[in-house]
Amino acid sequence: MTDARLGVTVTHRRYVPYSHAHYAGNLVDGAYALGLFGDVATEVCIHTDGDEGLFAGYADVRFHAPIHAGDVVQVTARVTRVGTRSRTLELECAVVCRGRPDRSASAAEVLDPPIVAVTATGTVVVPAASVSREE
Ligand SMILES: C[C@H](N)CC(=O)SCCNC(=O)CCNC(=O)[C@H](O)C(C)(C)COP(=O)(O)OP(=O)(O)OC[C@H]1O[C@@H](n2cnc3c(N)ncnc32)[C@H](O)[C@@H]1OP(=O)(O)O
Repeated sequence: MTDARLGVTVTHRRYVPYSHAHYAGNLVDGAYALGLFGDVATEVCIHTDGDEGLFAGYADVRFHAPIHAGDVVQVTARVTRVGTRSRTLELECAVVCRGRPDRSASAAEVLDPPIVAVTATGTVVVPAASVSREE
């Protein structure tokens, strides 16, 4: 029987504030996406186990494209493996909207398709007392 927690998917959207710009061209640092992965993974753990869980590690982090201040990003986590207390997640951060300062200071557009900026595989661990078992 397939574990019902497999495939659980959570998506967050977030406007990237200019206060997070860190490098030339208003780029944000790579750790910004990892912070967003922590938040979306936390909601996954709440759905699967009724606990915020703890991030144990990343097997793979890839920065495919920069994230800029003024972007709107969509962050997705999907459960791909369920261990005893660990859950493996496929994580993606994609830019769905971006500013167009070449048009005007506040101009922006929807990106179709979105730009996949960061992907990762991560493992979260839930406490033994919270582990939800399949009926
Ligand atoms: C998602 C969060 N809400 C948001 C965060 O980002 S939390 C901030 C960053 N994370 C932390 O501060 C966590 C610090 N680390 C810990 O507290 C512990 O190391 C841990 C709780 C993550 C694991 O410790 P422990 O419970 O002693 O682990 P074990 O009993 O050895 O193993 C339990 C299961 O976890 C698997 N596992 C452990 N470490 C790793 C790892 N580095 N990478 C992948 N998997 C790991 C281990 O294999 C066990 O799996 P199963 O229960 O057999 O499925």
